[in-house]
Amino acid sequence: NQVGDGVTIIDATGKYVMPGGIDPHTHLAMEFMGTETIDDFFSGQAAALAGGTTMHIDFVIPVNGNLTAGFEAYVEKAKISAMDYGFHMAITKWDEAVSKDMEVMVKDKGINSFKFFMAYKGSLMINDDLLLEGFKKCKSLGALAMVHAENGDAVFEGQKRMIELGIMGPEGHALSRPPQLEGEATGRAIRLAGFVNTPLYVVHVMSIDAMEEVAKARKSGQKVIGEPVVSGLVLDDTVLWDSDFQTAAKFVMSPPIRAPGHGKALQAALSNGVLQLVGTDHCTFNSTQKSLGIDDFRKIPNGVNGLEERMHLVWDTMVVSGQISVTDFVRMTSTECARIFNIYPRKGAILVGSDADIIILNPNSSFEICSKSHHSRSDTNVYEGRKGKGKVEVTIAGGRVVWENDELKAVPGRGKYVKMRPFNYLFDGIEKADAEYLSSLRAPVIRRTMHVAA
Ligand SMILES: NC(=O)NCCC(=O)O
Ligand SMILES: [Zn+2]
Repeated sequence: NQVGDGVTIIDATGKYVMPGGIDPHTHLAMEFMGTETIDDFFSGQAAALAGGTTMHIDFVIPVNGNLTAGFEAYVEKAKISAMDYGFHMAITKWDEAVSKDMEVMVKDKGINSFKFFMAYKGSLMINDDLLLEGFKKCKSLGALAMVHAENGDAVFEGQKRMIELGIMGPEGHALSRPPQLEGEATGRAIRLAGFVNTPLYVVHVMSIDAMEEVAKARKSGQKVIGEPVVSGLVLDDTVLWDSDFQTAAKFVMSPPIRAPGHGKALQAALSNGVLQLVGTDHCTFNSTQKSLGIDDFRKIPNGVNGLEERMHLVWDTMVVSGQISVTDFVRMTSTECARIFNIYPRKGAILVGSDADIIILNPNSSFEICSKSHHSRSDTNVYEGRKGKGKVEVTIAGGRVVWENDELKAVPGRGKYVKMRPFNYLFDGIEKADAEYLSSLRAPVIRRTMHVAA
C-alpha cells in the first residue's frame, strides 16, 4: 500500500518502509568552547544509522575565518564517514577573501548554505553589518542564508548580570539568555533578509517568541524556513535547576531549552506548517567536558545529543499522539530537508534513480533510550530513560543493510560527500520580485541646480 505522496509504504506486517532520515543540523568533530565534540564523523554517524538517519549536513567552521582551510580540515575529519553527508559553512568574519571563497564553496565545493551566528560574542558572533553583506552574497550565489538567532550582546549582558548575582550554575545559562533575546534576533534576521530579498533558514527555533516571528514572516509571504530541534520539542528547562551539576549541565545548549509550554507550542507549529523540518543540532560533550563549567555556567560547552533519537522521538511525540500523519513525518524528517538543500530526489525519496537510503519502522515495537547502549561516545544522554512506540528496525544506507536486529554494521570510509547545488526552490520568483520592486520605485526627482552669485 502506498500512503501519502508516494514516499511511504506499508508492507503486509504493518511496518513502514520509508526514506532514511536526513538531519539538516549536526556538529561532529567540532572544536568549540575550548574543547572538541566527543562524537566524530564515525561515532556520530553510527548513532545516526542506528536511529534511522542515513544522511546529515554538518557545519564547517572556518579556520581563523578562512573558508578554504576550514573546508579542507572538514574533508579530513569526514574521511571516516560511514554514511553520506553534506556541508554547510559558517561565516565568522568579512573581507574580500571570504566573499571570493564563498563563490568557490558554492561553485566548486558543493556547499549551498552559509550560517551566521548572531550569538557567541568574542568567538563566532557577527554583527548586522556582516549579516547584510553575507545575505547579499548568499543571494547572488543562490545559497541559503542560515542564522543562529540570539542577541549576542544582550546575552553577554545577561551573563554578567547572573555572575554579579552569584548565580554560577547551569540555571544561569537559561536565565541569562531568555526567549525575548531569541525572538529579537529572529525578527531582526528576518527583516534584514526581507530587506535584501533573500530566503532565510532559522536554525534551532527554541521558543514561542522566535516561532511567532517565523509565523508572521511566512504569513506575509516571506521565504523563511523554521527548524525546531528534537530537544526543543520534547524537553523543558526545569532540569537546569537540578541540584546535581552533571545532571543539569548535560542539558546546556544554545538557545537554551525553554520553560514548559514552549515545546508544545513548537510541536503545534510543526503540525500546522509554521515550522517545516526537524533537526538535532547534535553537538555532544561528555561529563568531563561539561565539567569545564563546574564553577561558571559560561564555560559549560554548549550542546546536546539527538542523532540516534530524532526519528524515534518525533514519531512517538508527533505521529503516535496524532499531531501529524506518517506522510508528514517523512516530509519533516527527510524529504523537506532534501528539497531545501537541493538534493531531492537523489535523497529524501524512494524512487528509481534515488540513492537506496531506506528504513523500516515498526509502529508496534518500542524503544528505550539509554546512555549505556546508545552509539554516541558521550557518557550521558539528555533523553535517558525515555520509552516510546515506533522503532527503526532496519536501516539501509546506499543499498547496504547497516542496522538490523539491533546490530550495527557501519563501516568507516563508506560514506560519500554529497555536493549540493545552489538556487533551491525558495529562489523561484526572487528575480521577478526584485524587478517589480525596482519598477515600483517612484521616478527620481530632477532638481534644478541653483547658481548663487558670489
Ligand atoms: N547549539 C549548541 O548549543 N551547540 C552547537 C553550536 C550551535 O549551533 O550553537
Ligand atoms: Zn546554533
